[in-house]
Order: sequence, then C-alpha cells, then structure tokens
Amino acid sequence: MLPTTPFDQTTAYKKLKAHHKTIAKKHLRELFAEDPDRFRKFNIRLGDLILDYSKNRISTRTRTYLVQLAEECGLAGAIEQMFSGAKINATENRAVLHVALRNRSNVPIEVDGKDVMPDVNEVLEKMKVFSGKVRSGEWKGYSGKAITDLVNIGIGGSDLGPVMVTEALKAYGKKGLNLHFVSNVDGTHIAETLKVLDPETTLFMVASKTFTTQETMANAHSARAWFLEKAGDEAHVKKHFVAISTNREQVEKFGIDPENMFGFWDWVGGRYSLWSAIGLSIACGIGFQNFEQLLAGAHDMDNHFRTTKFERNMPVILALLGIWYNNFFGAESHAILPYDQYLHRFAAYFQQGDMESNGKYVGRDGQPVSYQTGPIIWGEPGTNGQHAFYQLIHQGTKLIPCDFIAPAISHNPLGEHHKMLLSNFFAQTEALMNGKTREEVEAELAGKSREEIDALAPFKVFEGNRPTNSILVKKITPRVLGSLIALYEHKIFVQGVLWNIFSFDQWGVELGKQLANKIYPELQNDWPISEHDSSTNGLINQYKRWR
Ligand SMILES: O=P(O)(O)OC[C@H]1O[C@@H](O)[C@@H](O)[C@@H](O)[C@@H]1O
Repeated sequence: MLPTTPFDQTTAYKKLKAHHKTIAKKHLRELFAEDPDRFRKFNIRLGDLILDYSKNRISTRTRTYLVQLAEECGLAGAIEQMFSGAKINATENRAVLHVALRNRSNVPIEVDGKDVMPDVNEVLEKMKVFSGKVRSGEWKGYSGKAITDLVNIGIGGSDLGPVMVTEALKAYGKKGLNLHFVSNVDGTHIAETLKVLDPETTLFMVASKTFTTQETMANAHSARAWFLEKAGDEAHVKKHFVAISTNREQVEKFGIDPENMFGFWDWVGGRYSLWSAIGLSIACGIGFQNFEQLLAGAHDMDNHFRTTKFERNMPVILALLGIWYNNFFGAESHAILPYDQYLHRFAAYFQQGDMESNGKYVGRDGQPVSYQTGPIIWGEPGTNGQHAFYQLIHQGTKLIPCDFIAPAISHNPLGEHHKMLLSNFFAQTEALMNGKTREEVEAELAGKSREEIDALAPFKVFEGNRPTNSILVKKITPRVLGSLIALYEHKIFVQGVLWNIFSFDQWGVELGKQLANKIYPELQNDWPISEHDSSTNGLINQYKRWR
C-alpha cells in the first residue's frame, strides 16, 4: 500500500515548513520561560521508562503538525500491516514479524494463512532446555566436563544484538560461564579468542540466518579445525557445535547435527533477530527466565506502540522528533548517549538497526526520494563521551540531536559514583539547552581586566538551544532493556514509513559481498593485476609484493 501523496508534498509537511520558520528563531530558554508546564506536556511514561522530550525545539503546535504528518503518511495502517504479518518487506516478499517472537500473549499471527506462534514457542522451548543444560553443567563436552565458555560466531545482526544485550545485562551473568563473540573475518579475532580457551569445555554457536556469510563460515571452519586438533574425532563435534539458522541444508553440510540446530524464519530480519534463536547466547548467559523478561519488555512496548494514540506514543514521538531535525533543521546525525557502562554497545547496535534499515535513497515507488532519509547514528557512553566529542555538540557548527539514557538505580552502587554519573546526565542536557550567555561568562570572569574579559569571553559563550531527549529508566533490568530496544526498533519503522522507503531489506550490503568475492580469487596468485582502475590495481599489486 503506497501513500498517494509523497512525504514532502503532504499538507502537514507544508504546515511544518512554514511553522519551522518561526520556531527555529526561538531559543529553548524562551520556550521554557513561556511555558512552565513543558515537562508535563512533553513526557511519556511506560512502566519503568520515562521519555522527557520537553528539551526539544518544539511547541504543542509542532507536535500536532508532526502527528498529522504521520497520519497523512498512513502510519496507522502501516503499523497494523506489520503486526498482522503482511509482506511489508516487498523487495524480498517477506513479512516482518519480530513482534511475533516476543508475542507473550500468544494471540495468533498468521503468515500465508498459518499461525506462526506454535513454531515460535517450539523454538523457545528448545532454547529453554538447551540453555538450562548448559548453565547447570548437564551438557557435557566430549571428555565429560561441563561447558565453561560459549563462543558465538556470527556477524551483523547475528552478532551485534547478542553482544549488546549480554553486555547490557552482564549483571545477570553466571559465574564460571564466559561468553565470547567472534565476528570479524580478520583472523586476529578468532585467534585471540581461542588463545584462552580449552576445546574440552568450549561450545561454539554458529549464528547465521543464511549460513553462507563468508566471515561467519570462515570463522566457524577455523574453530572446527582448532577443536579437532585436540579432540581428534569428528564424532565429538556435535557436543561442541550448535547452529542457529534458517538454512537447514547448509547447517547439515557444515557437519552440525540437525538436532543441535535452532531455527528461525525468513520473516525475522537479521538486525531484528536477537529475540529469536539468535538470542541463544543471551539465554545461556543470563538464564532463560531473564531472556523471557527481555521478550516481555519488548512486548510491553509493542502493545504500547500498537494501541496508543500518536501524541502519547513513545516510538512515534521519537521518530517524529528525528524527522523534525532531519528534514526541517537539516541535522545529519543523531547521537545516542547512554549514561550506563553496561550499555556501551547500545549505540553501535543501533548503527546497524537504523542505518541498515533507513539508509536508502530509493522510495517504495522505485524512484529516488526528494528529501533526506536515515541519519548517521553514533554515540558512546557518558561520561567518556563528554571528555571526547561533546565539545562539538556544545560549540560546533552542526546541530546534533541527542538521546540521553540513564538508569536511576545502578547495579553497582559504589560510594558516590552513581550520583556523580547522574549529575552529569542531568547537567549536560540542561547545559545543551541553556548554553551560557555573555553576561554569565562576564560574571564568571569578574576580577579580570576588561581587556582580558573581551579577549576570552567569545570562546566561553555557548549559544545552547541544542535539543535532547532524556530517557530515564528505573534500572537496566531485562524487562526494561527489552522495552528500550523495541522503542528504537519501532522508531526506525515509523521513520521508514514516513520516508516511504523499505526499511527491511539491505541491498546496499550485498554489493560489498559481491565485490569481495570477485577480488578474492585474484589474490590467490602473485601475478600483477591490471583489470581494475589504477588505484585498485596499484594497491593490490603492492599488497602482493609485500605479503
Ligand atoms: O545472519 P547472516 O545470514 O550471516 O547475516 C549477517 C548479516 O549480513 C549482512 O550482510 C547484513 O545482511 C546483515 O543484515 C546481516 O545481519
């Protein structure tokens, strides 16, 4: 179902364009001075999460127009299409149903007339049994010892989610069961990982939706060779290798017992797959009950997203604010800044989630779009970011909308640390909003000569007016994390709908694979190459001389 009017031709877009001219002149300080009730008007709470979006360059009128934009672009229908299993990933002719993976209500969801829930539950049950055995020590390696180390071998969506979540929920980890993740085809990654491992007590999880990804297959074969060097007998492989994939045939070809295969389906996108069997390392790491809590948290957000009107709908509001800066203020990037060390891979995770989903210039009608689509996503945990790149956010020439995320309760309540951390969290959004006026700077420099003040003051003035969202959560529990991830997933979905692009394919990634596959055979001999442009030829030939 394509929208009839392009995004930038809608009535709401035109209204927003005109409205932007007035509001862009306003300082956030003025907006707060004019309306002491901004916090109440611009916050949304769901369970243990609160989104405060009052420090944005918006008024209630802006929100009204943005919501109209969503309505005009057919968002309500699009949400229903996704939840009901329509094949909205049209270029791959697939449904998009990560919401089914965490559908704790078990209400049937059909794809091609078949309810997917029984299959989802069957795999979850298999994950429960397996993770239970690994954690309890019942699962034994070939020499009869319990497993002490799990190695997930996967890349992209088959790596980033499990890495991010197991790091975020490390506080729920099990002593004596260590998790490792190998993704890069650079031999260093697997070599350094294997150095500390013992084949007798190591279990590999080969995670790949397609089971053909070059990096993952190369790492899996190297792991297998390393294992067999000590274990000797091929028959031992089945105790140390399991597969997570949609491709049974390739799994069998690799030599993994289909008994030890955890399946999922083509309607699970790689970057939305941590909720599926791809999350097996998570279930093993934090325990199945906690994994279920993660699913439950996402389900809470799914219900909120599906049923709440747009003005009060967290993912919709986050998405619309992103569009406001991206398409009206010309912002090119968006920073995600968690004030929680456990969330140190959160921004990296959503680099794939967002940029692989919405990094597209062709609309759903096959024509190039006439407006900006997905932003550049980046970020690092606070306070480290503060001492690195915040300078540019505060005083640079670029507008960078930021999401600040923090838990009220720390898993590690050590002395005054958490209060210090949170005082930075609160202070930064306040400072980004207010800036520092010339008067304030002069007052600070009191006592210095007029000459000195005039020389220094311009550099110490901050114009402020930098927009931020604050997401304050009670504690990073599995349930809260599930909601938080689903919040961003749906934000991405909403933006894709409004920009009228296909958010669930990734043809751009395919090019890299094809090109590497073409050059790979050319590196098998020492003959000079002349088939490419002079730069590529020059580099390849130098590599051949040096290696
Ligand atoms: O899970 P597999 O099939 O190995 O894919 C791993 C990754 O490959 C990349 O090229 C992208 O397409 C990602 O979306 C995907 O997550």
